Amino acid sequence: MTVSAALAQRLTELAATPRLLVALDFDGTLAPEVDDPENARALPEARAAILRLVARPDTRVALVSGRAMASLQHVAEAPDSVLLVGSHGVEFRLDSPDVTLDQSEDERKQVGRLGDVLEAVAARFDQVWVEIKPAGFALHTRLASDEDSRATHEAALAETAHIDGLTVREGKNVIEFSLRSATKGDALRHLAEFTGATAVFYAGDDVTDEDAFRVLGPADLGLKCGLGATAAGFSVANPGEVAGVLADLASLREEQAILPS
Ligand SMILES: O=P(O)(O)OC[C@H]1O[C@H](O[C@H]2O[C@H](CO)[C@@H](O)[C@H](O)[C@H]2O)[C@H](O)[C@@H](O)[C@@H]1O
Repeated sequence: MTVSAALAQRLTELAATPRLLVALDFDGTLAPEVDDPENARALPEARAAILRLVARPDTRVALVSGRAMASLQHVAEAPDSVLLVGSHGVEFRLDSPDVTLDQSEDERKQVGRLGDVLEAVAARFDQVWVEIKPAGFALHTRLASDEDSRATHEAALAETAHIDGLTVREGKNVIEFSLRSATKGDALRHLAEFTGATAVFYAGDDVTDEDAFRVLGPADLGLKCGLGATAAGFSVANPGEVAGVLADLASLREEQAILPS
């Protein structure tokens, strides 16, 4: 794939960093959008590039998703060496099969009550359904009419307005309600510290990915997938182009092994 000269230059610099972290959003970035979230899969080209990157020394790959960890593990089909972050930074799988999520009995009860409210909202509209996450819920409206989608958002916001400490995130054909306020930016900071990364590549397509772009430093590279204002330094049009950039980055990282030191 041909990328701009500026992006090619930054990829070359990034590939030369001692310890590289490649952190990637899943839906809409690696995987094209589909109607049933459980059917989403990364493009084969993106998957191939990820496998080449994880095979390099001092190179870590992480998936940073809004999905619940169980769902991310199912659709990502990633090797164990890939670090996983689910629920927008609430759940982590870091070099251990254990998924970290400290949850009190009180929070579990609150989550249950929130679910009851959102299930009641969803039941009022056609083609609106609730996805369950450990600390919250996503109300999906992808197949609903524009009118029902708007009404769903309004009703869900009104019915949950009395609940303290709720974080609301709007995404693509989805509105999410969580009892945790962690962001992908928090998650990316944690991943950078965990891996000891000297530079970070982050790619994402949605509003929640902007939190991650905003914590990147001068040595890092942010890649927005799709149109729209962004804090990322570079943009490409679609997941196919993201896969192309990842393949370029993998090639440049592989070349590092044969360069004289
Ligand atoms: O942070 P991400 O990995 O991008 O996850 C964001 C949400 O992705 C999923 O929903 C979105 O993708 C679905 C599959 O393409 C699509 O049907 C839906 O309309 C999109 O909103 C997932 O279901 C959510 O839980 C994630 O938060």
